[in-house]
Amino acid sequence: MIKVIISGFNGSMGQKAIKMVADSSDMELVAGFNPLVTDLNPQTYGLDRNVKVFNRLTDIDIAADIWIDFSIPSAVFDNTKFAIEHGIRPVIGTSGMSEEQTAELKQLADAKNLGGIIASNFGLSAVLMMKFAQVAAKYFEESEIVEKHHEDKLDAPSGTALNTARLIYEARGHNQPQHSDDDPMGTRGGDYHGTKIHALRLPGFVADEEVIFGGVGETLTISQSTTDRQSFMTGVKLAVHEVMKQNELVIGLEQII
Ligand SMILES: NC(=O)C1=CN([C@@H]2O[C@H](COP(=O)(O)OP(=O)(O)OC[C@H]3O[C@@H](n4cnc5c(N)ncnc54)[C@H](OP(=O)(O)O)[C@@H]3O)[C@@H](O)[C@H]2O)C=CC1
Ligand SMILES: O=C(O)C1=N[C@H](C(=O)O)C[C@H](O)C1
Repeated sequence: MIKVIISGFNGSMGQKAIKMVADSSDMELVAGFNPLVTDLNPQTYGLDRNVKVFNRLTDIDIAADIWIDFSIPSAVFDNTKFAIEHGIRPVIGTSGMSEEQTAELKQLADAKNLGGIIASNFGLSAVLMMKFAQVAAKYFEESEIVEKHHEDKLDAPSGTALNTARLIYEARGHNQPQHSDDDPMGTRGGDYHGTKIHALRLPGFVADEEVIFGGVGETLTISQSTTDRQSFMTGVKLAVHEVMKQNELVIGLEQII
């Protein structure tokens, strides 16, 4: 059995991950982690009585194979570092880490030959959108990203938008050319090596993204829409199985599917 700890276990994604583990014949939930809970009785959260609930990283003293993290941007680096240092393979969905933080975690995991993944998006439509954008970036010199999320999202831009911009930049190998930027109201959006990113936060959205490429006399739009968080679980399940076989930390589900 693959023993799993879920960080952020009582959040929206944490709850989906608990069900995914329960529905998997080869996985077992051994613990939930959230420093904001005060009640450590698993049954309060509808969990089996054998599942441990922790609210301090330093109290986690049980054997586990996988650390699934759907917590908050300000905590995910420390959580992941803890998991790696304790030989628990990280499957990280939480957004908001910097490239420097991701690189540091990769170095730590790789030095221990520990499998793991940090994936900005576990949804098939988003992963394919990123792959297609990588291809299009070689043919179109200019692109912009529009991401649309629910109003409770803590970070901007989304991890998916940032990863898309990074893949586009890597595919081109150089910064995107810039146009005149007289924009006192900041309406041109954020900037990643010249790719502009526009972030919408509105009720009604779960998670959508459009990548729009512009060329002479034509545009190409690659668009994906998430209507239910359940869509992320196929990718999370696949990632859990995959990292059990890997001996390094992978950045992006698009690297392994
Ligand atoms: N990679 C992917 O495919 C996806 C990634 N995400 C990302 O996952 C993250 C969580 O999203 P979502 O579930 O919607 O958010 P929620 O706010 O619903 O859940 C986050 C949970 O984390 C808990 N929490 C707070 N601090 C910590 C901490 N230090 N360690 C562990 N848990 C903590 C919160 O506690 P409390 O409830 O008490 O506040 C909450 O229960 C976000 O960063 C989001 O962007 C989301 C969807 C897909
Ligand atoms: O906060 C969310 O909801 C999501 N976060 C991830 C991100 O930042 O890209 C993945 C998806 O967009 C949903």
